[in-house]
Amino acid sequence: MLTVRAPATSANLGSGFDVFGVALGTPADVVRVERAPETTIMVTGAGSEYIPEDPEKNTVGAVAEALDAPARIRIDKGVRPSSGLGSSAASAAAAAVALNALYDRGRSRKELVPVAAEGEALVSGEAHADNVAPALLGGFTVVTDDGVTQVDASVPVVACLPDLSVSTRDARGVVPDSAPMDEIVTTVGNAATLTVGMTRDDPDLVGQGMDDGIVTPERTELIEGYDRVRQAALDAGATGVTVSGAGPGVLAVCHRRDQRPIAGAMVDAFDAVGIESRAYQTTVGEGARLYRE
Ligand SMILES: Nc1ncnc2c1ncn2[C@@H]1O[C@H](COP(=O)(O)OP(=O)(O)O)[C@@H](O)[C@H]1O
Ligand SMILES: N[C@@H](CCOP(=O)(O)O)C(=O)O
Repeated sequence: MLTVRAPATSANLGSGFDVFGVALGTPADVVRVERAPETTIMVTGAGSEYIPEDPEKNTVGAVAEALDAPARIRIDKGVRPSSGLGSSAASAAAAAVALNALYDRGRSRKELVPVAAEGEALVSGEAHADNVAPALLGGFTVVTDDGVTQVDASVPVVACLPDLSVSTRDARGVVPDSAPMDEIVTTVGNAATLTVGMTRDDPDLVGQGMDDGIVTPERTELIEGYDRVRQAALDAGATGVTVSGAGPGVLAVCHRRDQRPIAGAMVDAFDAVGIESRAYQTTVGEGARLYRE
């Protein structure tokens, strides 16, 4: 049996829609695989009641199919689905690493990115790879049509997950078809600033580069209390705040010393609008890890 832990991820980071992603230290999914004549899936853990065990409908089933690697697969969910924290991607990335090893397929982590993205196509309609790339490679990743660029990073963050559900498929439906040139120029500048910040592990530069006036404003409408939570995090010292992935998770970047007050402020702000939430105080961290038993 092989076991893989794959982390939650936060995609977009505001200015890098469908391009940027980071691996988070916590939470994570754990996937166990054993060879079998045909694929079966069992799901336990956070939000497992909302996750299909049918291989045709689960992201790990798509990965097993893509690698021609039938297996008995057990998923222990640490990352709740429809969270904006790359829940579907965490399972897919873990399964890709586990099944690649189980069947000696010899694919590199980068070669597994399009394989794991097959799972994302299954649930959101598009094989966007901005969650599976950091889940596989760790750190900060830049996904383009030409491939993936990765840098290790360890920027402190708070990821606050409200007790709301926003499906990535629905949140992709509000993305505008086009944008004014001045907004595009501003966003490119911010994305460049953020990238430099990641290479320097500089929370001030990363936070400064997170603003996006094109996609994020449309999505914040889907997250009750977002403006209040964002302001509370900024007041508590966050250097930047944005929607995590497609939401409803909210990501704050910060200095380590400010993590605890920011986490408290975000939870209190959701609470003020009657929504329970949980805040993960973590850092940008490593990608999927394989354990042989
Ligand atoms: N292994 C899996 N883990 C999580 N969600 C899955 C999995 N397989 C299929 N799904 C489905 O994918 C959807 C969640 O994915 P998505 O909307 O992208 O949320 P997230 O932002 O958390 O990844 C849910 O409808 C869920 O049932
Ligand atoms: N780029 C995608 C990322 C979706 O991330 P998720 O964690 O919400 O699945 C998008 O913004 O649609």
